[in-house]
Amino acid sequence: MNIDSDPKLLSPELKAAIDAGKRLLELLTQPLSHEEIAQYLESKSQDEIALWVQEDETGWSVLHFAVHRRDPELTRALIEAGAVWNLVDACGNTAGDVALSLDDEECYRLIRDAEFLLHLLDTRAQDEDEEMEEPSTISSIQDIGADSYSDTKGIKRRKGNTLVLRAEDSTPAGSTEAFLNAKLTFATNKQGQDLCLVDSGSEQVGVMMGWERPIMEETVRLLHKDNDDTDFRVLNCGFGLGIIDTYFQKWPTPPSLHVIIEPHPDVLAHMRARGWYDMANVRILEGKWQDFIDSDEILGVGGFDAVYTDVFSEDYKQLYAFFERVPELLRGENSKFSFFHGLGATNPLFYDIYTNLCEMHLKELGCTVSWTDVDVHTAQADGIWGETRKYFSLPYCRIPLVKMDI
Ligand SMILES: C[S@@+](CC[C@H](N)C(=O)[O-])C[C@H]1O[C@@H](n2cnc3c(N)ncnc32)[C@H](O)[C@@H]1O
Repeated sequence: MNIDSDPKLLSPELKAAIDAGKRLLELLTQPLSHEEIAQYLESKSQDEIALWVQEDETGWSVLHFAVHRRDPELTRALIEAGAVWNLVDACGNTAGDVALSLDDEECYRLIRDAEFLLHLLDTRAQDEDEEMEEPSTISSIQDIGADSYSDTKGIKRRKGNTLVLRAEDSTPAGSTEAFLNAKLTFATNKQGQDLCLVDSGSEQVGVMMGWERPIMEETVRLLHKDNDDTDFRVLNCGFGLGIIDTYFQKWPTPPSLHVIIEPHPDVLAHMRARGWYDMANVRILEGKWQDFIDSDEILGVGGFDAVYTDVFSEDYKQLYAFFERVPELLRGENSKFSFFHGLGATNPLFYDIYTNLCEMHLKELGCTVSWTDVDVHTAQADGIWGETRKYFSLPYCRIPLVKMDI
């Protein structure tokens, strides 16, 4: 992170704190004992040491080094002092990833649990205004709140000294407005796989890819579980390539009502061309889910047996807003909700934290969540998706199955 080039950040106090952070990095590269390192850390107050500095070449932060030293005590001390957990090194790995690669469960859990709780509290305290971001590019550094608290492991965290690194994304991949104004291309590649791509500056980004087919197929199977399928009502938000909608339609007993909410004009044109507007019991609502979720078209149905959402360019805040509506959308005790879990899917630690966050929030809303892993490694390994698979680099995808606790 090149903070030296940002004059706003370079007050004398901050410069001194950065120097102290760099000194700690240096000490961590030397064969010093835990006590010697801890002594230096303890000699500084939280305002006097910047624990988010990174080594120029490797990109390692103090937390990376502590984990690499296999020193859970130091890892804990750094977390308590406000070290930033989601800094990625030059190879794209967080300190949590280093712990995973060393099979160091203790350090991994320390980082994961502490940060999970921090984000849970932040989400509640600030109406989800500040949230976890994958720091591919760091555009702003903010203080978040002032309270201190102890987490489940008894780690004391001072929120006032914790930095949230937030990536702004105004491209079609991160902004609904930009996405809805961008042109989409539907294509079939050489391997016969369907693609839906969006123009984003000089490149094309995958909106929906054929490799997600096994995820959609398994999701439909799970959503049908324990349901007698007679009079099966489905709500799906986001048509994309229509993969999941096709699986719903191909089920031995097709839905008695199949509502699809879709806002993008190019997708709607594609749906029209493929005959979706003429299918029996299919109702297409042209707009965003936010436009219809309170409408009679949705609430007047009297509840759905299956609700699914997989919309492009929305973040966790918007997904959480959808979670809040789930209880009123489901019809009864066998009704189920699911969503495409691609949150933090470029990194196992991010993915794990988002999984926990979703589960905790859904529990608060009176729901039980179970997870089913689908192997997407093969689809990745043969390389047929090339660069379009960038947004999901994990070898597995977790499918959530959500039921109301009735
Ligand atoms: C990843 S695709 C969905 C793929 C689909 N699950 C399938 O099986 O093919 C995302 C879709 O969500 C739509 N979308 C984006 N924002 C939306 C919103 N706010 N409400 C509903 N749909 C939205 C996009 O236009 C796109 O068609």
